[in-house]
Amino acid sequence: MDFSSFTLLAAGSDLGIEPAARGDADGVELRMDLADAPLSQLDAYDGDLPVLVTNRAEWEGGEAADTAERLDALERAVEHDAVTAVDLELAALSGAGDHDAGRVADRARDNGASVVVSTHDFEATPDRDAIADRLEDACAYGDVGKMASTARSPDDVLAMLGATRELSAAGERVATMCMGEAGRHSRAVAPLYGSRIGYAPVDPAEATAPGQYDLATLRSLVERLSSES
Ligand SMILES: O=C1C[C@@](O)(C(=O)O)C[C@@H](O)[C@@H]1O
Repeated sequence: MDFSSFTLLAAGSDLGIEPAARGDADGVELRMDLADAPLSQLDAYDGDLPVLVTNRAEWEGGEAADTAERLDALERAVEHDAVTAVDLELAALSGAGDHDAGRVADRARDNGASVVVSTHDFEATPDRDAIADRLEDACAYGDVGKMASTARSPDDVLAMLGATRELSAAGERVATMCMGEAGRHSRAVAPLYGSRIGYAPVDPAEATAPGQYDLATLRSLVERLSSES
């Protein structure tokens, strides 16, 4: 996955959903922090879709303790042929975490995998300029800069879409979305403004973030809106 165009990922903790995802997804996000035996899942994986691996730290809204072992697991994961991208938190790359994730980025690149650098705000959405600055910072550390914020109003979504358009028009590869009910529609609209990655569960009961559409619905929405633009 090089994210040269919009890439829709079936997000979840079980690679067993891959056959059901093939019709609508371009890849799978394996949330290792939510999964049972994620490395064993990768060892056994014989699916068609490429995999992005994420091992989300607790301080970024995930379930993984901020330990060297969290990063060790990601280094082992990117050595699998099916793994063509890895998600690393901006904070873990810029020295804010207890452990530097730079070694994972290096191992990913050695294995030909893309690096998605992510930052989240689970409380609010900054203003447009602050979002643009965060996205620029993330883009500097990897192949795609990603931001997911929490929208409380249409103005929050407008700020995210404006920053998305600004960075994309400047040639940066970004992925953006607004979490929560007020931000939900951003998941279908942001690709029109340059967002390169979408995340959606096959089963809506298995959502990995607030406000996600299920995979088939998001694919349908994005395709319909893109065909009309
Ligand atoms: O960072 C992201 C984006 C996300 O939080 C979302 O809002 O869809 C879902 C996560 O699984 C993924 O790692």
